[in-house]
Order: sequence, then C-alpha cells, then structure tokens
Amino acid sequence: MTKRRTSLSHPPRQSGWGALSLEMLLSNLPGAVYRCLNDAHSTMQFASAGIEALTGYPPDAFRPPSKLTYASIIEPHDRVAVAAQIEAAIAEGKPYQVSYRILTSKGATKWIWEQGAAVVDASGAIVALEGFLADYTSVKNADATIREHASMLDKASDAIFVMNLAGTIIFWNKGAEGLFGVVPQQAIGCRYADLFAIPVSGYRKAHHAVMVEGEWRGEMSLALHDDTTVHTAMRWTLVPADADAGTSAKILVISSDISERKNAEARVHRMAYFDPLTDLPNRARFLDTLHHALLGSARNNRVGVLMFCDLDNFKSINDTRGHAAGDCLLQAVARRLERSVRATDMVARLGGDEFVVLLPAEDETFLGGARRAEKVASTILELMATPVRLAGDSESITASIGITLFSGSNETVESVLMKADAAMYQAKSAGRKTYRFFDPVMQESMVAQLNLQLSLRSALTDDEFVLYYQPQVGSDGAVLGAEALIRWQCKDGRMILPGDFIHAAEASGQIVEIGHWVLATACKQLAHWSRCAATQHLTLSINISALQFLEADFVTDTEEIFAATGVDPRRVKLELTESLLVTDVVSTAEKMEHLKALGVMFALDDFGTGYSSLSYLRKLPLDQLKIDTTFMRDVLTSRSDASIVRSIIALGDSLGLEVLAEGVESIGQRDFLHDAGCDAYQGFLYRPGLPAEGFMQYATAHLRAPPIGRHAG
Ligand SMILES: Nc1nc2c(ncn2[C@@H]2O[C@H](COP(=O)(O)OP(=O)(O)OP(=O)(O)O)[C@@H](O)[C@H]2O)c(=O)[nH]1
Repeated sequence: MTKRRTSLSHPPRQSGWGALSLEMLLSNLPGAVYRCLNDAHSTMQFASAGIEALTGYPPDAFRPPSKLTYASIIEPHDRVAVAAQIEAAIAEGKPYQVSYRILTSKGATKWIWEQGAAVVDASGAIVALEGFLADYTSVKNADATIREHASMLDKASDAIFVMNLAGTIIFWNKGAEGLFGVVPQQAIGCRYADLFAIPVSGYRKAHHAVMVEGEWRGEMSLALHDDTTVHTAMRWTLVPADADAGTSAKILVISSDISERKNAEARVHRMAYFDPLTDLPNRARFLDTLHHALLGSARNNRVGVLMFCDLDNFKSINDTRGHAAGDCLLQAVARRLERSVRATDMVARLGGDEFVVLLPAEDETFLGGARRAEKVASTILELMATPVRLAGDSESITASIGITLFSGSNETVESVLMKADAAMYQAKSAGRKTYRFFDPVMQESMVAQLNLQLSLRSALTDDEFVLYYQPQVGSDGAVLGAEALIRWQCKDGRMILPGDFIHAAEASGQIVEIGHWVLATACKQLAHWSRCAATQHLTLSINISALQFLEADFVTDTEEIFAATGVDPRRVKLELTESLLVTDVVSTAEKMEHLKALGVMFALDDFGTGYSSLSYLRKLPLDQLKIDTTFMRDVLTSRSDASIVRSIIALGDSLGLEVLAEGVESIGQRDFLHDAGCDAYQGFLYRPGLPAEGFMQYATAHLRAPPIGRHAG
C-alpha cells in the first residue's frame, strides 16, 4: 500500500456468495481489508468500512478522486522501512507482515499491524496488493510497559531473577549480573543448581517451601564458578500461572548481598574464638569444646584425653631474643602441635606459652586412652626437638606435658583442666621436656585448693578479710608509714595468712575482687590517718596483684576509690611485682604514668627474686625498691647475699630510687643495712603487722626519731 509495484493482476475475486454479504462480513471485522493497485500511487481500489475506525478517514477518502493516499498517513520515520520490508517480501514471492505508526484524522498516533500479499496475473505480473490492517496499539503499549518494568527491575540494586518451576532461569536483571557476575545471556536458560555450585539440599529446601507455602525466605551462600562465594538474603515467591494472560507458574527470587555483614560476623567470631597470634582456637573456644567432649564422653561412655602443654623456660627466649622472636616461636610451636594430631583432635592456645590438646572421647578403656595420649605426647616432644629458625638463628625449645583422661559424667571442665595442669607441673618438676599422667594422689591437694577457692568466695561477702599494718621506719627510727597486709579471719576463729590463700585466689581470678577490697579499705584507713595530726604525714604501701593491675579499668577503679575515700593520692604507694612489670612494659608504664600524675608513688616488691632488668627499671616511674626478705635471712653470714643487698642499695641510689629492706629482724641486720646506705626498714625488729588501732598507737609513740646510736632499736 505504500509504493507502486511492477505489474497489476486480476481484480478482486468475488464468489457467487454476493457482494453484499461479503461487505457485511468485512465491515464486522476488527480491522480493515484492502486492495490497492500496483501503480505509482498505490491507488486504493477497495478498503472495507473498518478503515474508518482505524484511521478516522472513511474508505472513500483514500480513493480517487481524493488526493489522500494511505501511504501519506504512515508516520514519516516508518514509511521507508515499511516500503522496503514489503518490497523485499514480494520480491521473494512471500506474504508480508509489517508494523508501523499512522497519524489518524484526529492527529493521534496508532500502531498498525498489516499483513498482505501480492496479487499476480496469469503472466506473473503483480497487479495489486491485498491485505489486512489491524489496530496494534494496545499490544505495542503493553510491550512498552513490560520493557519499562524490566528496565526498572534492572535499576533495582537487588538481584532479581525468575525461574520456571523446573529451576531454569527465565529472567535475570542487572542487579543479578552485578551480584553474581553472570550476564543475562549466560544465565537465562541455565538451571539454578548448575549456575551456583550449591549443595542440592539447600536448593531443594527452598524449592519445597516455595511450592508448599508460596514463599521462602532465608540466607544462602552461593559458591560461584570462579571460586568466590556470595552470601545472600533471599526471598523466593511463587508467581501462580495466569490462564487469562496465558502464563505459567514461576518463581520470583529477590536476593540482596549480605556478604559484608557475613564477613563482619565471621571476623567477630574469629576474634572471639581464635587466638590472633597463632590462629589456634582460644581459651573460650576450647572450654566450649571441652564441655561438649565431656557431655559426649558421658553419653557414649568412652575415654577422652586432655593434654596441657607448657613451654619450658620460654621467658628466657623473650628476654634474650625479644618479644617478637618469642611470638614467632609460639607460632612455630602452634604449627608443630597441629602436625602432631589428627584433624578430629583439637589444639588450642590458652594464653602465654600454654597450649592444650584435646583428643575426643573414643577409647573404650582408660588403657586405650592412655596409649593414644602417650603416642601423641611422644610425637609432640619429638617434633619440638627440631630447633626453630628465628631471624637467621636457630632456637631450641622443649615442652612439659600434663595428661589426664576423662570419662563419664563425674568430671567438669574445671576438674579436668585442673588435673591436666597439675600433671603438667609434675612434668616440670620431673625436669621438664617430658610428660606426666595425672596422679590421683595429687587429687587431695587439688580438692583442698578447690575448697579453698569456694571458701574464698564467701569470705569476701561475709566480710572475713581484715587489714593489718606493718610499720615502715626511716634510718632514724621514725615511722614513715606502713604496708597494708591482708589477713583472713575465718568464722571458726582461725587467722589465715596471705601465703596460704593468695595463690588460690590468683589461680581462680578472685584476686581481682579481693585486691579491689584491699585498695578501698587501705585508702579509707589512710584517709582516716590524714585527719589526725600525729599520723597525717604517713604513707601507706598497698600490694597490687598482676591480675588486678592488668584489668582494663584498673586506673579508673583506683581513681574512683580515691574520690570515694577522699584519700590524698600522694600518700599512697602501690607495690607492684617484677613479674607484672615484664608482662607488658608499655601498657604498664602508661597506667603508672597516669596514676603518677595524681601523685601516687610506686614500689617494686620482692626486688631481686624475679627477672630484674635494668631496662624496665629505667623505663618505669618507680619511687622505691623493696629488698626481698629472702636476702635478709643470711645477709650477715652469706657473702653473696650481703653483696647482693649492697648492690641493690647502690643500684637504687644510682637510679634515684629509695630502697627499703623487708624482713629486718635483728639489730645486726639493721646496722648492716644502715652502713650500706639503705633508706628504710620493715620487719619484726620494729613490729609485725598490727591491727589498725595497734598501729596507730605504735606510730604515735614513734613520731620522732630516737637519738642516733648504733644499737638503738
Ligand atoms: N612473646 C610472647 N611472650 C608471651 C606472650 N604471652 C605471655 N608471654 C610470656 O611468656 C612467658 C611465660 O613464662 P612462664 O610459662 O611463666 O615461664 P617459663 O619461662 O616458660 O618457665 P617454665 O614454664 O617454668 O618452664 C612470660 O614471660 C610471659 O611474659 C606472647 O603473646 N608473646
């Protein structure tokens, strides 16, 4: 209908049916039929009445003598293409099908779908074109809407895809392409389970739920073919079949990327349950696993093994090769321990140089368990025997191993750990680099230790602790202050000295709470002295345990106690031990400096018994060195003890630190110290620890220095 064709054939065929009935049939069609000549103007020879509903023009409007042609109302942009398509089809002797836009008589645009064919005469010349025109606008608009929806789906950041009920992908948006790195051309036609290397059970579960309940929501980790994994939160919705639209049922999947959240969760989990230095499970993870192992053992009545491995003299490696080298060694040890066991066994680091190996409960007899343990312990000792290379040099390390077997429900996590720990100490006592099984004879002392810890728990709440105060005097005999000493006044009247319970309190961690009580009570006492003229100048030394000092909030806790008691921090002297100072010099120094700024003084307790190192003496803001009692005992008879004491006093002098000697029991000892230049003394020569009132009386009576004389006591 758009262009003249080469030849014209016979006029419209008419059957004997009658022109009128044909006319009626055609006018009832939802469209129009036409016949146009193959001349220069494609002259419309016939158009059915329906053309008016399509174009707004009556059929006569396209017939001579009217100048209007059907081709002229075709949208100019479409006209050439339509002509070319019809021409091409005719040239091949085929019917044509085209769609294009027209402008109606009212100026509206309509989409027309046209189908037709050439009419050929006997000579083969094309005489006319006959065809059918239909309004295609609504179909085209629906298409455009679908395309618009699809493009909106593409703009969604979520991955959206659709699959048929057999799991074959039939729609795949840009979000899915971005999230899974698969383009629509690859994804469409693929089966879900093939596209993602997921366990089929995961897919089946979601598929079953969506078929039964119409929806499934959950998280799925999808392994992609490039070996990466995407963690997604998914919502699968069943889209039912639509008989009117002729569509079948399908599954719509909307999936968002939760990899970041999952990775953050995994990082938090790792931090909570793994030791960052060695990458081994940490104490928390191990305790949890041991708990389950005990439950399993009680259930199946099999024997499991716990081995406690502690490196021998590890501290000296830290001291001689540095902390970083010590860290490397711990990592090497971790790998060796892992190599000593099977995948089902567990190696964990409890802290410091302490490791544990847990062999699950699977032996029927204790003998079987013991054999298994012996084998693993020997392998560990053997693997440890090869020197470890540390920054070019090799370093030898050995370990002591304590072994305990567990079975049944009588054991608890604490009891098993304590047995392995006790056995490890046996191995240390036996000369190290060996293993020992837990000896039931040890049980007795362990039970005593456990009972002690239980009693300690109630001691604090029942107010059974008291503080005694041992005078500290200057070289002129005047009282300078005191050291607060804890005593446990049991309900049954017994008075227990710290040596008999502090170790148990340290082992159970109760020392932190007890230490807090000591600090608060001592500060209260000191604040009281400050309010009395006779004692206002006194200082008070308070012992701080390593565990207490290492608490993250030790400094703020102490400040709160100062504020609550109104004590003058400049009269408080905190006594720290050497082992604490070497644990982490940097953070120890920070805490000390903080308190120092308030005026607090620091004394180094038991000096000379531990790992004295000049470097930390210089780095830390200390005020006083306390010579340990052990050197005083034989100071008058042992040349070496005497020279150690003299050296400590000289060292204190050169570092500008006051030196106080503990355990001064005789005048001879005091004179020796005096001659060596010792600044202060504490010991039975003066007084043992006294209750607060007794100390007040003593201090008031010894306010002023007695006349200086060699043997004045
Ligand atoms: N390098 C390093 N050292 C640590 C770490 N944690 C604790 N330590 C040190 O490990 C040492 C543990 O020493 P201990 O087990 O008490 O003593 P030891 O020298 O091994 O002696 P024995 O156990 O009696 O054979 C201490 O000096 C700690 O300061 C760490 O993460 N890295």
